Order: sequence, then C-alpha cells, then structure tokens
Amino acid sequence: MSSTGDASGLAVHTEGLTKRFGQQVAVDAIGMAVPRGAVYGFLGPNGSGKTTTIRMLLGLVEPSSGSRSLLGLPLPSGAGQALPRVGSLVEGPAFHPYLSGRSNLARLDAADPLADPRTAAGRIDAALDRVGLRAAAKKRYRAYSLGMRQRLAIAAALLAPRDLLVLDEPTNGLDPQGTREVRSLIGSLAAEGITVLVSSHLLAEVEQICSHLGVMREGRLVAQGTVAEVRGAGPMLVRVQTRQPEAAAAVLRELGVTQVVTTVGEVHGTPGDLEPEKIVSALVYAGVGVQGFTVAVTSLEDLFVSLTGEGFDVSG
Ligand SMILES: Nc1ncnc2c1ncn2[C@@H]1O[C@H](COP(=O)(O)OP(=O)(O)OP(=O)(O)O)[C@@H](O)[C@H]1O
Repeated sequence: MSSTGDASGLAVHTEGLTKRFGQQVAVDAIGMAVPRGAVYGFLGPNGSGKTTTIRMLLGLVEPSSGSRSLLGLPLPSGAGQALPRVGSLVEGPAFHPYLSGRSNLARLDAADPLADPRTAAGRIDAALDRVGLRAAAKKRYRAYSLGMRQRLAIAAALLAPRDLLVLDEPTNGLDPQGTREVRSLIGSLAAEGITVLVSSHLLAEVEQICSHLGVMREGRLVAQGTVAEVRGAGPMLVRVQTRQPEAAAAVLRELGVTQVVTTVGEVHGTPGDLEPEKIVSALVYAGVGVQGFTVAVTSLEDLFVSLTGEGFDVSG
C-alpha cells in the first residue's frame, strides 16, 4: 500500500470505512486515497464490495463505521457542499425510450433544483458536446447503441460543473466499440482536470486509462497506489530462453528460484532476492546454453490473479 501524503490533496479519502449487512462484512475497514486529478481504477471481482463502497461515498448508504470525505469535505456534514461537485453513474438514470437524448437531458436538468432553467439549453448542449452526442441529440434514446446510452448517462452526470466523477462499471455490458467510446470519454474528461473514480471487474477495460489503481478482494482493499506502484509490488520474474529447459529448470531450482515453470524453449520463475547475474553464471557453469535472459516485473494481469484469487477476464 502506498503512502498518499497530504489528505487535502485527495478527492476521495476514507479511513476504516466499513459496511456490514447483518453478519456479512461487505466492506472491511478500507482506507481509500484518490488524489485530485487521478483516474482511479477501482477493481475487484463481482461481489468484492465496490458498489457498496461507492454508495457510501455518494451518501446513498450509511457506513457501519469509519470516515469518508469527498473533495476535502467530510461526510455527512460536508455533503451539501461536496455532492453538487460530484457527478455519478451508479444505477444509470432512468431514460425515456421514446424521447430524444436531448429531451431526456432536459427532463433531468429540470428536475435539479439547483439548475437555473434560463440557462438549461446551453448546459444541455455543452453536456452533449462533451460526450460526442451533439449530432445524435435528436435521435430517440431507444435508437441509441449501448455505447451511446452510456455516454448519455455520463452527459447527465455532467449537466452541472463537476470536480469528481464516480462511475460504477460504466463499461459493463458494452461491446468493444462501446467500451472504447466510454474509455476515450473518460480520458478526455480527465484531461480537462476532472478526477475520475471508475470501477470495473475487468482490468483490461480500465488499465490503459488509469493513473491509479485500488484492488478489492472480499471487502478489503488489497492494493492501492499508482499503476507503477501496484505493479512494482508484485514479484519479479526471470525468463530463460534455452534449448535445454529441463536442465535450466534444475539449475534455477537448485539456486532457490521458486514457481519454476518449463515450456518449449523457455523456463521462468520467481527469483526472490537472488541477483540475476548469479543465475546467469550458474546456468553457464552448468553448461546450459542460454539464448536469452530477461528479468521483468509480473504483468498486472498476473498480479491481479494473485491478489484477488481470480482472473479479471471473466465477465458476469
Ligand atoms: N443491501 C444489501 N443487503 C445485503 N447484502 C448486500 C447488500 N448490498 C450488497 N450486499 C452484499 O455485499 C457484498 C458486496 O457487494 P457489492 O455489490 O458492493 O460488490 P461489487 O464489488 O460492487 O460487485 P458487483 O460488481 O457485482 O456489484 C456482496 O456479497 C453483496 O451480496
């Protein structure tokens, strides 16, 4: 877990945040730190507690214990000041299928007591522009693709000026094209300086756009930090290309390399504290012909499997 420094620079901060449902601990004393300006990927398998955490952050669910603050303001006392600056996509707003995208936004805008009706048209156009739906604004919602529907939902969250956007599984159920659309939209919002907290059970869907990651497993936050920090927390991997993989594997095991795996023309394993040059010289000394030797950090995908006990490429 990384240190995140000054709490005032955090868009989201929790300490010991916990939610119990009867006997079940859905969220177990988590300390989240989302720096301002970050795109924070909140990852974890289904049921690991992401939605419950997000609902606590948005004031939709009361925590059993612990504290939470948004944009430097503690909840619940600072909710009135903080929440208007926070846009969210949690359970997708209810859009009317027979109304156009623009009319749907107009209805939502009119329902907001803080929104000035005299400036509604400009606000709605700006929101449609930002999500790239201006040209399709007059189409009925039911004719929108899934990606367009999700972009309209994000437009709804952007009707008021926001400092923080909280998106719960915004790519869930989207096809690859829709996923790309939402991902690129998140990238452009982040470039405008909006902090984005985006949850997903699919690492691959958010990995490319995130500056920070938080990983949930069974209600606990098991890793958090910049992408590089989280990746760096994983074990190193040595890879030996050779025509004698069995002989190389024996040398590696002898040296104390763990999780040694042999494939055609290659052996890899986790070297622990062993210096890579010691491994190379031992291989040469044993007469193993070394064609290639690399030391690399574990891939994020492998790391997540080890952190969460399951792959992130399983959907549903
Ligand atoms: N209102 C509730 N009453 C009882 N249990 C609940 C309630 N809400 C969530 N849970 C339980 O809390 C755990 C965490 O659920 P949560 O929805 O937060 O997980 P998640 O990581 O968001 O998963 P998903 O992606 O499936 O929504 C689950 O075991 C869930 O069944």
